[in-house]
Amino acid sequence: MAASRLEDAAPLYARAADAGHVQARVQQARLWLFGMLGPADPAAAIEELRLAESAGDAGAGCLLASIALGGIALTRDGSIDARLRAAVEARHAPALLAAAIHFGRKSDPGDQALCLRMLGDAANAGHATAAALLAERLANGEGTAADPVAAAALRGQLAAHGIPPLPACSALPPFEAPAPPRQLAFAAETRPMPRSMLSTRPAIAVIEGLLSRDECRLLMASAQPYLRASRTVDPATGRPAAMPLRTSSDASFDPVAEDFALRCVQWRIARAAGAELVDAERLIVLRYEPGQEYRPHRDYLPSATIARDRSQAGNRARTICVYLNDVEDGGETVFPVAGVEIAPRAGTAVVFDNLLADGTPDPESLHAGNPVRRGVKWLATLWLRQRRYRDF
Ligand SMILES: O=C(O)CCC(=O)C(=O)O
Ligand SMILES: [Fe+2]
Repeated sequence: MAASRLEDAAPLYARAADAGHVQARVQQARLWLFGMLGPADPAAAIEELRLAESAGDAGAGCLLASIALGGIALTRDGSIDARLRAAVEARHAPALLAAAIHFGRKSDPGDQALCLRMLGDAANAGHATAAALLAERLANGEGTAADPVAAAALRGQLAAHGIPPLPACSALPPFEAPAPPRQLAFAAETRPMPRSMLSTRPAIAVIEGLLSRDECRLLMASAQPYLRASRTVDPATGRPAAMPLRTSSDASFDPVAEDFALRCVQWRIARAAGAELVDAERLIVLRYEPGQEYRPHRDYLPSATIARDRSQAGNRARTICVYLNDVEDGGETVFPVAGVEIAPRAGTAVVFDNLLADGTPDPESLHAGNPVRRGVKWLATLWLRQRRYRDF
């Protein structure tokens, strides 16, 4: 696997799995699930994962829960909560993180206490992202009394591992799911969120408090190590290249590396845009430093690009951008034709249509990210295709 010789790895995993090696079973399932050996085969992967799960593998249970969030290969139902609960009981760090973020979105003091305890347990198990989220909560006194000494100690440990502190993020209190206190209820979060329409052509809406601070931080911390200079589709060649059009850095999330928490945030973002996770391209996290911008552009793709990348999914029907941090000055999202301007605010989302009702590109969807004047701007963008783009 490390040498990317997947064809050689696959039969060895298969033999190890047959001999009862649970981790090998999970690896084999991942090869099928993510289509690393040919077309993705979620059904075969699910069969292997179920065997690994009944052998007590918490990671397999979390992966099954991740698949169920998509609602395609497995039904999106209470099994998601049951699997996460089991993985939390097994002290599986990615499950602790996902559950912590889930409880952290609820204002009940019991939920907040659970959030902090689970972040602490995951951090103690060596989960750096959990430690980074916990440090921010302790520094700011979120859900607990501020503890600057403990926060500094955690930040010091993270810095020693090359993990920089996270930018300030004072998101609004998040829109809460109607779940009872201290109970996991992932799939219950499908209520439509209140939105303000700013324009009808193109349709532009703002959703305040979509993501919690923990969720914003999860996205920034997960993207940070993978940021690189942004590339944009060059209209001359139809291929991505570094262009003055877009001077930010960005990272896209490879589904292979996504844990339940990351997939759950993406699902919530897709749902807020009135779409499903399977319609979404990879989530992109962008970071703009002072002077960096995304000049006026449209998000829909030229037909040559669609033809190369899952043509059956069609074009980018809709875009949802979520601001992840507090920008000191600048970085507004602007729609010059519609005359709309939105100032970044952590946790808030902007949703807009790129196509007309008949599916043809709408040139009036022209938009830009203004240059950042002071501070840094972090943004998560999900491009939603007209039809299903992902396998599960
Ligand atoms: O930075 C912004 O506000 C706009 C980002 C954008 O247009 C995009 O990600 O497609
Ligand atoms: Fe855009």
